[in-house]
Amino acid sequence: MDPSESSPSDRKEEEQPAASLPLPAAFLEFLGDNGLDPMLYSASDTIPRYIRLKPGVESRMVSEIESELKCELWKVPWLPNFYAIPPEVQIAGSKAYQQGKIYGIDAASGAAILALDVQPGDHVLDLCAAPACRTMLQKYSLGDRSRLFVANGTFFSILPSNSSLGSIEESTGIKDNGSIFSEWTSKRSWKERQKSKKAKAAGSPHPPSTSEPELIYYGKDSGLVGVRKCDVLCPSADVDACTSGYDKVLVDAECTHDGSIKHIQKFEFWGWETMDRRVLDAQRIDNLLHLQLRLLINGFRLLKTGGSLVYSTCSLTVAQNEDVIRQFLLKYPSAELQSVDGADSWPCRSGSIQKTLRFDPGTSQTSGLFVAKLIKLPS
Ligand SMILES: C[S@@+](CC[C@H](N)C(=O)[O-])C[C@H]1O[C@@H](n2cnc3c(N)ncnc32)[C@H](O)[C@@H]1O
Repeated sequence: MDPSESSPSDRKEEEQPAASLPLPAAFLEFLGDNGLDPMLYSASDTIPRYIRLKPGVESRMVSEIESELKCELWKVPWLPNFYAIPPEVQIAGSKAYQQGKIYGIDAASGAAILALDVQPGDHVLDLCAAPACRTMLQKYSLGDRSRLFVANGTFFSILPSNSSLGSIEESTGIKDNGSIFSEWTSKRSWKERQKSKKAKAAGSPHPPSTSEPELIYYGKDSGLVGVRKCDVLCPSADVDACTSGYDKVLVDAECTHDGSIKHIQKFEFWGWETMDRRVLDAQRIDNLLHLQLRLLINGFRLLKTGGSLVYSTCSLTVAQNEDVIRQFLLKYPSAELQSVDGADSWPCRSGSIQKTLRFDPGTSQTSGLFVAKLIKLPS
């Protein structure tokens, strides 16, 4: 986002002081419509910042990182590798961050990943991976088995690499020109660079609106090296997805981000008037509700029977969370809500549907997050 779009001096008179953030009238109205208390934002200056130590960076590094950041690292007892630091501490300039030993991620987001309970050997689909591939690679320390696609999650239909790959040409129309995946390199071919240049020039949004996913990263054990491209980039039929889908699916859906205190704080800098356009526009919210349901439906379609799916958003509203889950459960009787193992010791509360979880600044000292875990029963 472009911070030059506005400055704090552009702020409108309609702003009213609400707690420690001067929330604008339109946002207060949005909170009121959704039954949310503006006081939630009063903790904005006291919620810690959270960092995660890259797995493998032993905890003996903690004191080294402490002296570099000039603050104490408080271990988050319920979340492996997570530490809390004072909110004013900046990490981006530190060596530890630049060397990929630490990265910033809210503890509530970490909880969504923990709820997914990924086990060694699982095939995992992250349906709404953020666009910045480089950040993702750092954040999740994607391993040798991973494949990362840029794709529209409502259309995405590629099954894990152990799925039986049928004959493609006649079912998909993708021409088998015999090309195979060689070892992945971060260097992009001239053809690919031209393609993304064109997309950028055309103002193409992320993710692409077509059903064609773009494979942007794959590890050496991802099952792709040496495999024919047309075999991999084969859209699946529903029937395949039921038997050979992913073991775990994360649908960390696009939302209004109203529960992300850090995100809302940024509007002080970007200018509150941009919030109307970026967050509060009624048509945008309406579209979001549809998008969330469609992402959930597609994620569930690609989940194998017996597998589990986590739906999460950082919105505090019922409309983007419990209501989406309710609508979904009515349509899909083979979906059942599951309790999240270990969540009894997490600093969160129950959502208004049993077995769902809610993090919020007051309860959890984190940003807001809704988590629902679903299992796919045999139909
Ligand atoms: C809450 S964020 C997920 C962040 C990600 N899990 C992470 O940890 O970085 C939601 C993401 O959904 C992406 N998104 C928006 N529309 C989408 C769509 N139709 N299909 C897939 N992703 C989409 C947005 O680009 C945004 O990065």
